[in-house]
Amino acid sequence: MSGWQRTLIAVKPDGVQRRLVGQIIQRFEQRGFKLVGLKMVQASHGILSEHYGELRTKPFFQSLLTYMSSGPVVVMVWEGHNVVQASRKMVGQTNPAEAPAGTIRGDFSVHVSRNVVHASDSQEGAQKEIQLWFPAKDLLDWDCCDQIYTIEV
Ligand SMILES: Nc1ncnc2c1ncn2[C@@H]1O[C@H](COP(=O)(O)OP(=O)(O)OP(=O)(O)O)[C@@H](O)[C@H]1O
Ligand SMILES: Nc1nc2c(ncn2[C@H]2C[C@H](O)[C@@H](COP(=O)(O)OP(=O)(O)O)O2)c(=O)[nH]1
Ligand SMILES: [Mg+2]
Repeated sequence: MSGWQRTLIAVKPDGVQRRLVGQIIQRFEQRGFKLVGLKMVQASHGILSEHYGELRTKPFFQSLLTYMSSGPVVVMVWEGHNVVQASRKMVGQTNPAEAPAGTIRGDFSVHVSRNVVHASDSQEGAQKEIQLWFPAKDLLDWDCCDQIYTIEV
């Protein structure tokens, strides 16, 4: 199916502490995407260094790892048509000050260092991140009964 994709979404420790997990999942469900993997983890600096490898020279890298390992994160894989680009739009800009109202960051956060949620930024990135966080056996390939009403098959 053309445009069929998977992406990694994570509710960061601030989102979990602020009990936003349900509202964030609801947004992806109501948009028409399918949840194929879900877990709550206390992330180690090891996995986070790999996840944020491209940012390792940034001045905020250590504080990013400290924040991301400060409490549980809820990591998910969502599947559907164009889900990588669509979820970036739903999440909004990295800096919540620039994220429009209606986006997750624009509705729930004010500061770049506590921006509530992660979303893969490309299909290649999504593939790497999904492999990093989930063994293949933990992703379920299931038929969603309303699929013919969300895309043309
Ligand atoms: N200037 C900053 N100060 C503090 N934290 C930052 C800053 N820039 C980025 N971060 C943190 O690092 C994360 C990764 O930055 P990146 O540029 O990948 O943003 P993003 O792709 O929007 O976020 P994510 O990768 O978490 O989805 C940001 O989500 C944010 O938590
Ligand atoms: N403290 C701090 N954190 C930052 C800054 N820029 C980015 N970050 C954090 C928040 C981002 O969500 C996270 C990942 O950066 P990213 O992958 O470039 O952005 P994004 O993919 O999260 O939108 O790093 C920053 O300038 N300061
Ligand atoms: Mg990023």
